[in-house]
Amino acid sequence: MSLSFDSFVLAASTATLDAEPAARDHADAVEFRMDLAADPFVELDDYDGRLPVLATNRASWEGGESEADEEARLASLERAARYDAVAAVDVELDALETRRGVSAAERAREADAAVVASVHDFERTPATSELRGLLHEAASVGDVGKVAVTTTNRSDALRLLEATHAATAWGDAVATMGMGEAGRHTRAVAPVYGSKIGYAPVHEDEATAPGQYDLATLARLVERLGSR
Ligand SMILES: O=C1C[C@@](O)(C(=O)O)C[C@@H](O)[C@@H]1O
Repeated sequence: MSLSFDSFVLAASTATLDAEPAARDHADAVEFRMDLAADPFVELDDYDGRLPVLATNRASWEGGESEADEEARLASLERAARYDAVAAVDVELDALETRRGVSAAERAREADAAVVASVHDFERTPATSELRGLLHEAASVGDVGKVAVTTTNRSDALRLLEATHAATAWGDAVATMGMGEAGRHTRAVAPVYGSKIGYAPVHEDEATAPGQYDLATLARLVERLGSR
């Protein structure tokens, strides 16, 4: 299966691929959080869903739950990329600055999976210049550069939207989202400014990041705002 980031992709974030049937009506893809799954490869072996899979195996040093060493963690991502259903993998920008990370991305691409290069800041929204730099760096090494930051006030949210707009105008494919209550609306609004991916759990109590809307709500908001 394949996934194009030419237009907005709504990904249902989930710890289990069993969520796919419930996500089908609203999502374009399933973000499978392998780091949250008990046995991700058993799930991938059994997967017969319709939605393409974006595989994420988030490292603990980037806010995820994978405690595996980098070799094993990235090898798992490469293995996931070889499944036909896996259309994209998420690789942290910090990992892409290592030789092992670069080769994981190369192998994923050889297996026809796109690469989402990601950055997370669980404390703050960086200054505009830093945000723009991160977006450009991530978009340069990934098919999409994703930056998720913690927004604690409206100015943070505005800075994030402004940086999204500037990166998109510059020609970079980026995805952004403000984590937390103050930036919650950016999940619906950032696509208006060019953000290429949105993440939402099928049920709000299964959120994979602070401030996510449930899938049906985000789908409705994004559609109403004309991004989908
Ligand atoms: O990187 C992201 C974005 C995210 O953190 C969010 O804020 O929606 C949710 C994660 O599951 C995903 O891997």
